[in-house]
Amino acid sequence: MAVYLPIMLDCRGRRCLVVGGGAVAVRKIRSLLEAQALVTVVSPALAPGLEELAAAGAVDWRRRAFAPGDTAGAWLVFAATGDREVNAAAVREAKAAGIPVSAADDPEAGDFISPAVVRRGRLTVAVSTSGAGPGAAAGIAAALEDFLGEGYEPYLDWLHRMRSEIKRREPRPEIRRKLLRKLASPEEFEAFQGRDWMAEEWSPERIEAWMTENREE
Ligand SMILES: C[C@@]1(CC(=O)O)C2=NC(=C\c3[nH]c(c(CCC(=O)O)c3CC(=O)O)Cc3[nH]c(c(CC(=O)O)c3CCC(=O)O)/C=C3\N/C(=C\2)[C@@H](CCC(=O)O)[C@]3(C)CC(=O)O)/[C@H]1CCC(=O)O
Ligand SMILES: NC(=O)c1ccc[n+]([C@@H]2O[C@H](COP(=O)([O-])OP(=O)(O)OC[C@H]3O[C@@H](n4cnc5c(N)ncnc54)[C@H](O)[C@@H]3O)[C@@H](O)[C@H]2O)c1
Repeated sequence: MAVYLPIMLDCRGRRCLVVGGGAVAVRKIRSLLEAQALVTVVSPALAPGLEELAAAGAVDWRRRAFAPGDTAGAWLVFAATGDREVNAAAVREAKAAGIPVSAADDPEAGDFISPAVVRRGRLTVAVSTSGAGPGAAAGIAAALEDFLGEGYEPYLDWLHRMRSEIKRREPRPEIRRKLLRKLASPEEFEAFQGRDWMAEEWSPERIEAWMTENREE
C-alpha cells in the first residue's frame, strides 16, 4: 500500500494537462483553476460545465484524442479519460519525461492522487483514504466542513496580518516565537471570535499594543 506524502503545491501560472473531458476531468479542472493553474485539456468532447470554461478561454481545449507528445511542457498531468489504454499511454509518457502524473482509473500507476478538500479562505483541509474509498473521503470532508464553521477564514486573515508584522517588527527570536505561539493559540482564536475584524482598523498602534501586552505576559 502506498503511504502518500501530503504536500501543498503552488500551481499558480503552471501549465497542467488534463487528458479527457468527462465528469472526473471536470473535478480535477475546477480544483486546478481554483489553484490558479494554467489548464490544457485534450479530449474530443467536453462535459457540459467544461464547454463553457473552454468557450470563455479559462481552459485551453485541444479538441481531439490524446496523441504522443501531448505531455510535453506540462508541469503536472491528470490522465482521466474513460479509456484505460489511453490513460496508461499518458502515464507512460509523463513518467518518461519526469512529469508527476495521476491516473483516475489506476491510482497505483500514477505518482499522486487527489484528496477531498474543504476550504475556508486561507484554511485548506485535505482528506484522503489513500484510495480506499473516495466517496468516504468526500463524506469525511463534508463532516469536517460542518465541524469547522465559518470562524477560521477571518481569523486566518488576521493571523496572516499579525504574523507578518511580528516577523517584521520583533527581531529577538525568543520573543518572536512567544508572540507567534500566542497568536496561534486556542485562547487567541476564542478571543478573536468576539472581535469585529477589519484590516484597516488594525492600525500599527493597535498591533504594537497587542505585541506589548503579550510580550509581557
Ligand atoms: C476525493 C475525490 C477528489 C477528486 O476527484 O478531485 C476523489 N474522488 C472523488 C469522488 C469519487 N470518486 C469515485 C466515486 C464513486 C464512489 C466511490 O467509488 O467511492 C466518488 C464519489 C462521488 O462521485 O460522489 C469513484 C472512483 N474514484 C477513483 C476510482 C478508481 C479506483 O478506485 O481505482 C473510482 C472508481 C471508478 C470505477 O471503477 O467505477 C479513484 C480516485 N478518486 C480519488 C479522489 C483518489 C483517491 C482519494 C482518496 O481516497 O484518497 C483516486 C484514487 C485517484 C484520483 O482521482 O485522484 C472526489 C471527491 C470530491 C468531493 O466531492 O469532495
Ligand atoms: N478518480 C475518480 O474520482 C474517478 C471517479 C469515477 C470514475 N473514475 C475513472 O475515471 C474514468 C473517467 O471517468 P469519467 O466519469 O470522467 O468518464 P466519462 O466517460 O464521463 O469521460 C471520459 C472522457 O474521456 C474522453 N476521451 C475518451 N477517449 C479519449 C482519448 N483517446 N483522448 C482524450 N480524451 C478521451 C471523452 O471524450 C470523455 O470526455 C473512468 O473510466 C473511471 O475508470 C475515476
